[in-house]
Amino acid sequence: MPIKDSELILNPDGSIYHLNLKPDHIAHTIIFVGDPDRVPLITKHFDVIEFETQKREFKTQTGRYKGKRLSVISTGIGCDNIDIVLNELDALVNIDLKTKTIKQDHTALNIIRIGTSGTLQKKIPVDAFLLNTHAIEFSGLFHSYISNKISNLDIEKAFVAHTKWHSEKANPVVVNSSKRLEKQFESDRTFKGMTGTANGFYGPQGRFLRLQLQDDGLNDKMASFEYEGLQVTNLEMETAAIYGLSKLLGHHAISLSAIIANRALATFSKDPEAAMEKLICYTLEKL
Ligand SMILES: O=P(O)(O)O[C@H]1O[C@H](CO)[C@@H](O)[C@H]1O
Ligand SMILES: O=c1cc[nH]c(=O)[nH]1
Repeated sequence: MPIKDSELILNPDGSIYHLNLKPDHIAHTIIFVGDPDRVPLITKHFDVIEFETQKREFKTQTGRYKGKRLSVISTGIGCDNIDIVLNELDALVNIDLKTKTIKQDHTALNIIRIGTSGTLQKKIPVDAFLLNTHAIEFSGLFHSYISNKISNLDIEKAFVAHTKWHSEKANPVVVNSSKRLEKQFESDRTFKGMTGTANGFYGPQGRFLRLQLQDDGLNDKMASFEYEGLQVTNLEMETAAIYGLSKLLGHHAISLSAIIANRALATFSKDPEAAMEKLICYTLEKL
């Protein structure tokens, strides 16, 4: 049975709805960034750019770096965008867009996020590199899918108990990175730990400007949480959705962050652009 036109939406030129891409426009190793302006900061290191397009916040450039075909895609901010990006990228490789039927042979993508993040741990300095082995999702995205196979119930239960998680918030879901990509991208330059993937930058990350927070001790409780040596190291807004949807769809994902804020020390990087450029060079070297 073909997938219905209202579910798998194509543009008049046959490209997929939001990303504006056709299957041959993308490489099978894809770098995700949040900011569309970060895409050329990565592809300026490429030997050649063979394709580019942009629709809304989703900018894609595909080319070659040291002979290897790579795509770089901006996802914008947040897990709702990751739901779009991962479902549409998966459709490009695992659904025949002409017949709208699922292909017999599955293609697994390698997805590497290069992002910015704030750490909760005093010991992690600004401008450090952080690799997330785990991510805890707070937005409730996974509750829309059958996702119990990818969650880590014991860590989730311990986290809910430790933080006294408010019962009206979505139950947090803990998901893992790709072990293979973790090995490829880790080094003595990378801190490691679990990111909290927040569904906002201000209140959901414990930032207080004018609005009262539901739990102004939450960041401290997250920072002091520990499960068999695993700590919540940082907060950002996409990684858990990338890890969880990649696992559900059969892709491999890793997330690397340049730490631009230390929330425990209330400090911010003096030169976030330089920190990002260093992380981009580090990631490309490891590819
Ligand atoms: O630097 P990027 O990739 O955008 O990532 C981080 O920065 C944004 C918030 O400023 C969020 O998207 C967060 O995850
Ligand atoms: O504190 C921070 C820094 C970057 N991105 C976030 O989401 N939070």
